[in-house]
Amino acid sequence: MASMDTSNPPSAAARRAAAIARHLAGLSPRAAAAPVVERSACLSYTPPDSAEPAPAFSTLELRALLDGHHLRERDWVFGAMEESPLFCPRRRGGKVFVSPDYNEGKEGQREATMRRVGHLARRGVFRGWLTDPGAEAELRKLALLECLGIYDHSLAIKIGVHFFLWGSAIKFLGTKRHHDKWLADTESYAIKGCFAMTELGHGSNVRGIETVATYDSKTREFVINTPCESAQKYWIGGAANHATHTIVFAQLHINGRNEGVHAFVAQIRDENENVLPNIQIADCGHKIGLNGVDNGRIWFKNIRVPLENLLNLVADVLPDGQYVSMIDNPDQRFAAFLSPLTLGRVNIAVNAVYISKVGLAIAVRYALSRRAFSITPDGPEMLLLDYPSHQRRLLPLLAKACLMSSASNFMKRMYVKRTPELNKAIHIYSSALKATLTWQNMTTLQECREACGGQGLKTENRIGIFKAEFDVQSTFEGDNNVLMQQVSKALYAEFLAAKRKKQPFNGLGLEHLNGTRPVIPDNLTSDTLRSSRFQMDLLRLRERDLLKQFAEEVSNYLARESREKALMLSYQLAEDLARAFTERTILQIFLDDEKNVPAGSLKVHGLSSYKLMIR
Ligand SMILES: Cc1cc2nc3c(=O)[nH]c(=O)nc-3n(C[C@H](O)[C@H](O)[C@H](O)COP(=O)(O)OP(=O)(O)OC[C@H]3O[C@@H](n4cnc5c(N)ncnc54)[C@H](O)[C@@H]3O)c2cc1C
Repeated sequence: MASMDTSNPPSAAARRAAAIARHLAGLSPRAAAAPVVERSACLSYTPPDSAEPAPAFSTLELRALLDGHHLRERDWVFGAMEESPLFCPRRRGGKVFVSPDYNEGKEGQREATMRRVGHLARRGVFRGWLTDPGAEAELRKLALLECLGIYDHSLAIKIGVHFFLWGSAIKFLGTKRHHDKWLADTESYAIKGCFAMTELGHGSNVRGIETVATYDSKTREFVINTPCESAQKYWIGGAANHATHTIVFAQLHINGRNEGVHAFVAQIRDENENVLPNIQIADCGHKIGLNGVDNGRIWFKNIRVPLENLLNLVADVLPDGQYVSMIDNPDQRFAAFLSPLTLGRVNIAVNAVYISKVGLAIAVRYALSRRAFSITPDGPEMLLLDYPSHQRRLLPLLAKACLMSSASNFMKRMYVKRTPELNKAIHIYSSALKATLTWQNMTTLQECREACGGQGLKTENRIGIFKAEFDVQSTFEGDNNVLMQQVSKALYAEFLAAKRKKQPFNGLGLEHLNGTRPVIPDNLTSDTLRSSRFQMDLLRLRERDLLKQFAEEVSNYLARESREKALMLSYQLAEDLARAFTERTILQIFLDDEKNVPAGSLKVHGLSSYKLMIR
């Protein structure tokens, strides 16, 4: 330590002047003695890709398995984003990182989203999305939207509302006249569509909506009206700023009779984006996330739309006011009107898994470079991922994300090959997987956020902002809890049908219920616990027991209550059963997928380790 000369101490002013001089020269008080802060291992950074040994399997093969399809198209759309300043690319270490600026205000984010949509449209990303026929075209569209969703949730939702809600309603609820008039213009963004189903007073309970469309046979028009405040359309994506057209869900009244919920097309803005007369629009305001989407509220003051604007595949009104439908049962007719939501659910489920993967990639990479504490005197501090506790926090989530990838690919393949016979299964699987995969995404993101410590809170590091951006996935296009109730109700119906017809279970993977109860061995060795057979048996056993208990409980209540009330009172078993069904389904799909992977390193070192990490 240098000794101090105290015989003639400098004045305070002299000390301050010396400090300022040192500061201006860029030197700290100790700088003369120790000129540089030493580089510390805990602050050094080497990208894990170069510091860690290469994996024992091909990551390209793993990517092909997890992405499942259209790898080249995915890379192409990533390229289309990286090349444009609209996507805020930053180049570092030979890589391009793209991410929106979430620090922008609500209006700035909305306009940025719309400009990005414009860029993608000009690049031809949406070509054929509604007009190309066949499963291949649908899978391509889904692949591209998945990539856009990895970039930004608002971008994917803005596009999803336009194509998957407005576009699917025109395509699947409309007939040739609607297709001819609107599909091509939707694909080119000549018009911008939105989807007005939810109202302030009714969200999950769509059947209770209060907007009315009254048929006027004299003018062959429908008069659409918002009769009360609770009937205002609420949360409508695209309505606040940009949409020119909307699908309006309303109760159809003909000659004083209510025929139930139907879908109509209405224009809400002109080509200069001015709101049309007798339509009132307000903004839903700032949200906790998804601020790049302009959600709005809409009131209709007796606007008139022509008879042709009824989407008439399911039911039609003849000019004289006669109501005709190919579906007699009102419940089934109502269910048919909700069909555009299915594609949205499939996409939400897939998107949730991708976001879990992004969160996990960030958290695992951080854990491979961040060091904290040393367990030996003077030894280097440990990498976070070398802590068994940290592995335990992240790796089972990684395994689950990979299993859920298989499930989401299965769902997509089933959806694009849909037939009328598959509709029930598609509804059940898409409801179950949408709920489970989006809940799992939130659990994963929270763990990833904490695993990154304070850095997880920085918007720039993405995970924290993802929590706010993707939280809404559990609510829109079917609230998760309500969807899971529908799953257990459907399983109950399968149970009753099998019993009544004295026929074995067939479909939904329930065939295991036809066999004997799986036996759990008394002596549980480590090998047994890790075997696929044992894990599958456990999940099947749980599902079997819960279905039986649920059916018994409902039947007990039915002795004195209505069917609706009996199901409502059995909510706890209903929730447990729906979860048990979904988790068994997810494992079963993964094991089936695994069988199809050719023998090799991916099977041995990649997939088998996922099964070991499940908990
Ligand atoms: C950002 C955002 C964007 C949206 N975009 C659109 C859009 O473009 N178009 C559109 O039409 N809608 C849109 N929505 C609306 C969305 O679909 C609804 O919010 C959703 O259907 C839930 O309705 P709700 O908000 O009224 O909740 P509610 O139905 O009131 O549910 C509230 C809670 O009650 C529970 N609950 C409800 N019913 C039951 C029951 N029977 N048993 C037990 N519990 C129950 C639910 O689980 C939930 O937790 C959007 C919503 C948001 C937040």
